[in-house]
Amino acid sequence: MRIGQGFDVHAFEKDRPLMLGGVSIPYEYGLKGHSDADVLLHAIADACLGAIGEGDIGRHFPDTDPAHAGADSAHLLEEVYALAENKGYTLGNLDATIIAQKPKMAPYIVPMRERIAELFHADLSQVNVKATTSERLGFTGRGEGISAMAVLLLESK
Ligand SMILES: Nc1ccn([C@@H]2O[C@H](COP(=O)(O)O)[C@@H](O)[C@H]2O)c(=O)n1
Ligand SMILES: C[C@@]1(CO)OP(=O)(O)OP(=O)(O)OC[C@H]1O
Repeated sequence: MRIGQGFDVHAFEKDRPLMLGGVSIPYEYGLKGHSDADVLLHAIADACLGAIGEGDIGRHFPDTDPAHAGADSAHLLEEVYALAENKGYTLGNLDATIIAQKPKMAPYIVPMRERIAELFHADLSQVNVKATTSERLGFTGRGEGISAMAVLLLESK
């Protein structure tokens, strides 16, 4: 059994789609990044890489590589999980938290869980996603961006 944790932050930017957990969320801002900037999937990918002792997503998908420009983070996560599967692991469960003052995530939590479960070839019950504001404190509280954290457990197949 292996455990990993991940954390990521992206700033808001005008005229970008907001992608979170592989789901497109209607909002006046998207997140700035080299890829689609899906901060939740990045935190989950880092948790998975951490669990198998394989560094972080910046090492596997450098933001200096034009091949990853505008990348769909769902595909990056699929590649990361394939590494874990090739090492003989399968997802036990994962738990993630989105820290965002706005927008309201509640309507999108189940679609995010469904998409993440699909990427891990897992059951919905193995994936939990939560959201919290930071009570208007700090950069997330001022609405400057979104952060996400994730922890996951891998089990031997
Ligand atoms: N962007 C967000 C933030 C929070 N929620 C939901 O609201 C609940 C209360 O949040 P507090 O930060 O005030 O504790 C939280 O438990 C989430 O269910 C949300 O949907 N979207
Ligand atoms: C995903 C990658 C690669 O496109 O770029 P970003 O979208 O900027 O994301 P970040 O979490 O800053 O780092 C990982 C990157 O290398």
